[in-house]
Parts: sequence; C-alpha cells; structure tokens
Amino acid sequence: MSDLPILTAAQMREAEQAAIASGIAEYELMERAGAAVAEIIWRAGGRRDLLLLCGPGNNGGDGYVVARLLRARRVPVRVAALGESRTESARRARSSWGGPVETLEDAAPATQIVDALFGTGLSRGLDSAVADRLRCLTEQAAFSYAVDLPSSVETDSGALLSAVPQFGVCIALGALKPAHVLHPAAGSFKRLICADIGVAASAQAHRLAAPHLEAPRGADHKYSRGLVAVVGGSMAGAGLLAAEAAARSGAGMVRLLGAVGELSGSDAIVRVKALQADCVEAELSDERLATVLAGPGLGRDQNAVGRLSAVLRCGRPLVLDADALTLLGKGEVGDIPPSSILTPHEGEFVRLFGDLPGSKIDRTREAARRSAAVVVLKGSDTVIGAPDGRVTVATGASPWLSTAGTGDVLAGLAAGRLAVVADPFRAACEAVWLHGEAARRARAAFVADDLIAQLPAAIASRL
Ligand SMILES: NC(=O)C1=CN([C@@H]2O[C@H](COP(=O)(O)OP(=O)(O)OC[C@H]3O[C@@H](n4cnc5c(N)ncnc54)[C@H](O)[C@@H]3O)[C@@H](O)[C@H]2O)[C@@H](O)CC1
Ligand SMILES: Nc1ncnc2c1ncn2[C@@H]1O[C@H](COP(=O)(O)OP(=O)(O)O)[C@@H](O)[C@H]1O
Ligand SMILES: [K+]
Repeated sequence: MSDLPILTAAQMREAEQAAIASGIAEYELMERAGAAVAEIIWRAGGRRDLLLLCGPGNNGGDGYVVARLLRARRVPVRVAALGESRTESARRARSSWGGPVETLEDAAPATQIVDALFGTGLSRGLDSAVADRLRCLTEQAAFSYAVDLPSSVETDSGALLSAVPQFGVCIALGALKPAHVLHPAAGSFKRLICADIGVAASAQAHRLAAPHLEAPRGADHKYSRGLVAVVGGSMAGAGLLAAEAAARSGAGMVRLLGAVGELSGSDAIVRVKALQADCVEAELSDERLATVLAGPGLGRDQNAVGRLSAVLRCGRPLVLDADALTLLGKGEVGDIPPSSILTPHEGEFVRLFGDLPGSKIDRTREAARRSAAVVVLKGSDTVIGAPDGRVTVATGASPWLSTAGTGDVLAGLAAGRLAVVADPFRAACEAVWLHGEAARRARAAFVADDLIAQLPAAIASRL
C-alpha cells in the first residue's frame, strides 16, 4: 500500500496548471487520463459491450477519449452525452471520437457502464432525472466504472450532493481527492485505482500506508523498549483493555494504575494500586516512563478530575481518550500538553473543538493546529492530523470495528507505539494501521479482546 497524496479540487487544478506551464498541453493530459482509464477497463472487461456517459466538462472529455481508444480495440462502444461539450479540450476529444452520440434519456443499458458525467467540477447535485438515469443504467450493468469520481459526490468533503449508485471501480486521475477517502463518498465504490497521468502532485494529506516497523535490538531491555502507564478508573475493564493492547504493541512494560486484585487479564501487566490523585502523581514521577495513557474507563467524577490533572501535569508524552477528552471539553481540567495524542470519536471531537468548518480533513488539521497535539478523529474513515498540517486518512477499516471497547484498544496501541517510536504522529499512524489490520485478521463478529490477540501477527507482518 502506498501513501498516495490527496489533493482538493483547487490543488488538483494547480497541479494541472503547473504541468501545463511546464509544456504539457491540457489536451495531452486528457489523452493520458483517457488512456489510463481505457487500459483499466480493457483489462477488466475485454470486449464486453460498453456505454460511456459523457458530461459537458473535461470529465466528459476523458470519456470521449476512452470511447475512441476502446473502439480501436474493437470493443462495442456507445456514447451518451449530457448536452454539448463546453471546454476546448472536451470538444476536441468529442470530435476525435467522431461516432454517434445518444442522449442520456434514450441510451439503452450495457454490460459495462462508464460514468464520465462530472468530476472535480461538479458544483451542485445532479438533476433528479439525470441521477435516476445514472442509477438505473449503473444497476443494470455487470461492470461499472466512475472516471475520477462518481458524479454526485462533492470532491473536497466526500458529501453526496445527490443520490450516488454503487460503482465497481473508481479510477482517480493524477491523485486521490478527499472524496476518495472520506465517507459517505468513499463508500460509493468497491475498488479504488489511482492512475498516474504525469501530473506531479505533492500534498500535505496522504492516504495512510502500511508502516515499516522495527524489531527490538539485542541490547534492548524492557525499559529501553518503552514503559507505559495506563491510568485506569471507575470502569476498570476499559483501562485493562487499553493496557492489554499497549502490552501487545511492542512496548517493553505496562503499568496499570488503579484498583488491584479485581480483574483478570494478562499477568504481564503490572497492577499498581493508585486510587487517589496524589498516588497517581507519585507513580507518574518515575523518570523511566515513556508515555502515559488516560481516558478509557477513567470516569468523570471529582476523583477522575484529580487523577487527570495529575496526568496533565506529569510532563510525559500523553495519549488522551474517552473520559479524559470529555473532561477536557468541559474545561474542568488544565490545557492539553503539547505533543499529546488525542483519540476522539466524532462526539468527543465536537465537545472539545466545537463545530469547525470544512471537511473531516480540514477539521482534524485545524484541531491539531489549535491544540498543538496529534488528533486522531475516529470513524469509518479515521483522519490523523499533526500540528504542522500533515494529515493521513485511513481507508477501508472493517465496519465490524463498531463494537464497544475497540476505541480503548486503539488508545492503548497508540500509547504503546508512542513509547516505542517517541514521535506522536508516526505512533498514531502506526496504531491506526495496526488496529485496522488486527480487525481485518479478526474477520467478523469479533470483540475488542479478539483484536488484541491479533496484534502480534499484525506487527509481525510489518517487520
Ligand atoms: N485536473 C487535471 O489534472 C485533469 C483533469 N481531467 C478531468 O477533468 C475533470 C474536471 O473537469 P472540469 O473542471 O471541466 O469539470 P467537470 O467535467 O467535472 O464538470 C464541469 C462542468 O459541469 C457543469 N456542472 C457542474 N455541476 C453540474 C450539475 N450538477 N449539473 C449540470 N452541470 C453541472 C459546470 O458548469 C461545468 O461546465 C476531472 O475530474 C478529470 O476527469 C483530465 O482531463 C486530465 C487532467
Ligand atoms: N463503521 C465503522 N467502520 C470502521 N471503523 C469503525 C466504524 N465504527 C467505529 N469504528 C472504529 O472503531 C473504534 C471505536 O472507537 P470508540 O468510538 O472510541 O469506541 P469505544 O469507546 O467503545 O471503544 C474506532 O477506532 C473507530 O475508528
Ligand atoms: K465521473
């Protein structure tokens, strides 16, 4: 898996303009885009009959190029257009096709359908008659492809501007756009392919790639590999889940601060009795501590406030989750120490940062900037933002993760990886990837404990 760049519509246009300024004609880019799409369709569908739906802009222009190139390979191709072509390159592509052009209303279904109606230029939802026709034709096809983006999705936010059918393959041109990784748009295709069209795309946002992890060295010992403290609380099970995940994350040692003797779980976790804030404070003064996690099962009463205050003052790299985020959102404890990792779900995020404008990527980036922390905004698409503006987006997470306790596992994993690598953004990215991989390996109907059991194999796969 590669860490592909993610560009907004405006950034993509800038990259295209830079390519044009360097001497590549706009029409040449359209030819390259069409050729890349035609090749993918040819490999998947061979000579099955195909209907291309072409819109008025350059997305439609790409479509006419695809039609011409596949006709040359003796694929039975028909083209249906939504009006005249409105750009010079699209008009040129349409005239190079030179074949008949049907109307969208009259076009009969085909085995393969290609949506080249709109791409990054879509400015509003499709008219309902057009949306209906697109849905009908797509549902009747055995193979369906969206060129650059499914028409109807908002490029920069991933919102659906009108109803979108389910496509088999979406072929992103030049770079990914936010709608390729953010839900709901990212759920409107089964497979995503990014086609290189020779436009240099550098971005601060990337799709999360599989990490390269390092095994301990011969000279390592449990403290050099990272000592993690998990500050538990009134819901002891959540703290234990986080501690178990931290213990299987590659860290050298995990201490669980809370009540002792009540819980089962791995004996490798050192339970330390620390029920009051002053005991927590004393435990967190250990110079050998690499990271401290607070939040899972912490509670929200005055005792929890005192314990969390001790955590915020301790001066160690922190991971803050769940109840810790809720208490921070209420403003009842101090500020978030810089370089922390915060792992909110949507509700905790809004309580902490309010109703920020823009896409999930924009909101996460802004929250990271404001808090000077790494923010992991969880969900079916998890966005990880760093204070310096870097963002990665995890795609394709198993919906089976929507079960109680999986967030506690992620928090423990983040604390463990932070203890190992000491870089909060890298640690958060590794944790999110390993969490997704553990879920993939656990397959279906798993509970949070099953994810923890998969962590050693997930880690081994990246050494
Ligand atoms: N940026 C790049 O580097 C490249 C872009 N290419 C293609 O160009 C596309 C972008 O082209 P355009 O900017 O022309 O945009 P689109 O082809 O997405 O559509 C823009 C046109 O649709 C109209 N429109 C927008 N929403 C509408 C609606 N709901 N109903 C009816 N009309 C509507 C606009 O007024 C405009 O005329 C990309 O998605 C990609 O497919 C490729 O040709 C190659 C390179
Ligand atoms: N529909 C979904 N698809 C993929 N991942 C999901 C989905 N719903 C939740 N998740 C993931 O599951 C975890 C749930 O965390 P959280 O909401 O904190 O739950 P809990 O507090 O019960 O542990 C997060 O990592 C989140 O990204
Ligand atoms: K399209």
